Amino acid sequence: MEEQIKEWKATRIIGIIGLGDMGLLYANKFSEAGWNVVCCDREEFYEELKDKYKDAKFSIVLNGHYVSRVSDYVIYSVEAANLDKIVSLYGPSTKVKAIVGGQTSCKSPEIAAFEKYLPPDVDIITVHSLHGPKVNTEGQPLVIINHRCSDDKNLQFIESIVSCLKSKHVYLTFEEHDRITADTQAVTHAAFLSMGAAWAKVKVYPWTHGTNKWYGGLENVKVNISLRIYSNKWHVYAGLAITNPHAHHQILQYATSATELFSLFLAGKREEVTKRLLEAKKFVFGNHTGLLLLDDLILEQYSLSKGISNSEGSNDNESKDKTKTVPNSHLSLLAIVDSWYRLGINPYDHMICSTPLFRIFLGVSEYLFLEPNLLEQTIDAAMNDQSFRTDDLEFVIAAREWSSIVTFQSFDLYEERFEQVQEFFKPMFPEANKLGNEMMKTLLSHSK
Ligand SMILES: NC(=O)C1=CN([C@@H]2O[C@H](COP(=O)(O)OP(=O)(O)OC[C@H]3O[C@@H](n4cnc5c(N)ncnc54)[C@H](OP(=O)(O)O)[C@@H]3O)[C@@H](O)[C@H]2O)C=CC1
Ligand SMILES: O=C(O)C(=O)Cc1ccc(O)cc1
Repeated sequence: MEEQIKEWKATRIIGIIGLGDMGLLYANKFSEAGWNVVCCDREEFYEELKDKYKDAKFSIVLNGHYVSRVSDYVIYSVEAANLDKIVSLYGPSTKVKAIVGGQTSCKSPEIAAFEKYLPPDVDIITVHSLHGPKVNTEGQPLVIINHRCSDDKNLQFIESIVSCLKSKHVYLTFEEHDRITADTQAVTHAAFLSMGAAWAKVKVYPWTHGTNKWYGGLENVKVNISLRIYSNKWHVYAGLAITNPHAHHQILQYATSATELFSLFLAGKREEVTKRLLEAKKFVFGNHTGLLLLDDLILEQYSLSKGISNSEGSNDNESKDKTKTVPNSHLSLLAIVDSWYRLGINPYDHMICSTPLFRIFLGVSEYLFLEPNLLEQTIDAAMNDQSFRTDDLEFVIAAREWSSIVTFQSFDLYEERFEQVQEFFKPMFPEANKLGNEMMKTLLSHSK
């Protein structure tokens, strides 16, 4: 096999259409590993990119036709909403008997576009790295979908290309992939997007809200992951949710669970809330044994409030001791476990195919439900404490709003809403990203 790979590296070309965050990650990794890589982005950026990457190990060509005609494996790494149009443009130029794949996060529309526009002699083996461009690829899941393959050697060829990522290969059909990513990614993003939208609506940077509210490890995860998502490109989250039909139902259930739980809080129906949450706990965590995925204590240090000088959010030990933390109703976390139960999803079944954010979201939910006394304290707070009522109301509205936007498949509205929130948090992104990256590193090393 080693000789074979050596020969492929000497004779074959890998093409990447779309040199954005993920395309660039692959171009760097593959070319560093000794593959011959050609890339393009939009034609109008050709001169600029040629100059920018003049010292890189990969080369830049004018457009997708020039990539397609020379490449033995072409990867489309473009926005989901534009994929069909881009494959219709360049697909027919694919080299005879080449292999084509893509990086889009939902595979049904990608496969449909490939089947529609690629010549029949072209094989389809597509991929999906289940992490963002700044995460170390090593050990992360990489889905490989062998959809149309005329020769077993072609799959070996793709495996040998992606082996330099050192990711864990997960073999699925495109239907299995879309079902699982709806269960994992789409609902996770809906939760963190809703938190950010709710804070932006009440114009609150939560970490500046005093030492006793939004304080502690779970709160730090909510804030840091939400800001991490809003500092990214809207189309990644829009594409993933809107183009995946399974995702619509899951996101709607999440909004419904948040609404129903909040109504029960308002009505003071303690027994009903407790019964409902214990049923969900039994379904999701009933078979849980061993250590928790995360520990609240390791997360306490990752608070943005440390970075705010001269504000009521000062976080020194003395003021922490004096102030008693207000227990949060944790509606966003109660709602996820409730919706997993109602959708019949066992989140642990999907670990093999999970993203870092999903594992973190599961980790904090698990902590809330399994750490002794925490669930009881949370139910107490939800019933009796008014401190989080307005936040919870805004959270419910935001969750329903995201669900409607996704159901109506409105990319424009998605972009507008996302960017409004993004604007609000923008001044905090440099610091939040730095802290978020450190937190992610700790979380990922602890969740292995
Ligand atoms: N970011 C992430 O965390 C992950 C993203 N993905 C998926 O991977 C894909 C790429 O994402 P990402 O790299 O983050 O997004 P980017 O926006 O960074 O990259 C997409 C690139 O494709 C370019 N493009 C658009 N039209 C064309 C065209 N006709 N020819 C060549 N290039 C074109 C875009 O240019 P322009 O910006 O001018 O439109 C952009 O540079 C998406 O489908 C995304 O859902 C998958 C895993 C993780
Ligand atoms: O970890 C997450 O959920 C992310 O937000 C990064 C991400 C975004 C899109 C993908 O298709 C895969 C991973």
